[in-house]
Amino acid sequence: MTATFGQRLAGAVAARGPLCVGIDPHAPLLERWGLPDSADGLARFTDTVVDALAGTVAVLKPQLAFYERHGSRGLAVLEDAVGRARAAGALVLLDAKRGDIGSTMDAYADYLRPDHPLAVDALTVSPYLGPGSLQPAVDTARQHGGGLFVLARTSNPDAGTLQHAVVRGPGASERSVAQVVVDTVRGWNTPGWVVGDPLPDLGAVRDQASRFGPTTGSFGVVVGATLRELDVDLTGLGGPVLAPGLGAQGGSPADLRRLFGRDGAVVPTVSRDVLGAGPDPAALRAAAARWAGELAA
Ligand SMILES: O=C(O)c1cc(=O)[nH]c(=O)n1[C@@H]1O[C@H](COP(=O)(O)O)[C@@H](O)[C@H]1O
Repeated sequence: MTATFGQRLAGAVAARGPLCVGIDPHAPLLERWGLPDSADGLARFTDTVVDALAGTVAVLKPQLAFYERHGSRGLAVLEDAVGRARAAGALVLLDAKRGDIGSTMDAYADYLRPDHPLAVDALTVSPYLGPGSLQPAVDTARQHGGGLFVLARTSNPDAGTLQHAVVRGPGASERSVAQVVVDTVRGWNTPGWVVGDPLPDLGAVRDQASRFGPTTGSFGVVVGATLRELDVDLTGLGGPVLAPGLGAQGGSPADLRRLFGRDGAVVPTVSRDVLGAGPDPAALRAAAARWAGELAA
């Protein structure tokens, strides 16, 4: 049995540190690199980033939107890059933010199958259709050793408008939408739990040194580094937290420490603030190393 995504992530973080670099080839960024906003420009940008960083960072996170906007030639660029990034030892998290009814979700989850042309280690998913709609992706991830990161408290300024909405549960219990997402992911990291079951008991976890519990689960949440305060309870999550919003969106390593302390498997992710250092590969590596150093400080 191949290692699970959670185990591979823990290994990569131990060897390379926790930094994830997002590959977001915005048109203005291509222009700043002296490249055309075309599939050829996209290929040169992506190849440069992968060649510079796939041998050193734990996770690369290509943003699918920037490849889809170039049609089939854009997807061909990404297919090639994903294969080379994984061969160089980086885990690839495809930022697709997919979410749909179960039968369609099953098809999106195919990105986690090894025979998919764009096979990746993990996928970002949106829980807006209800946590149960994501179950096919959970099943595929379990079957093939893949991972999921579910949007819980995103980094954009008005995210709380929906994510803070209160959901009434059995009895008089109330939880925010974001907390329902976190609790569902906690359940997925607990063997045998399915949506609809009572939540796993937290009694034992609360006594452990790490608030998040064991962190080698394959199911994670997205919580932005831009939050004013951590307004979801991550106790016993049992999996990783992807923390976007650093650099260009205003978040800093100090914000990460303020929000998450040193607990758990937090994977900070940076796109523009690293990519803006290109196209010189040495400058890209230096920008990633600077973030890695600041995160470790
Ligand atoms: O899932 C994500 O990665 C994500 C979630 C979130 O809450 N906020 C967020 O910015 N992201 C993604 O992270 C990247 C952020 O890019 P930078 O702001 O340039 O570092 C983009 O690809 C976003 O789509």
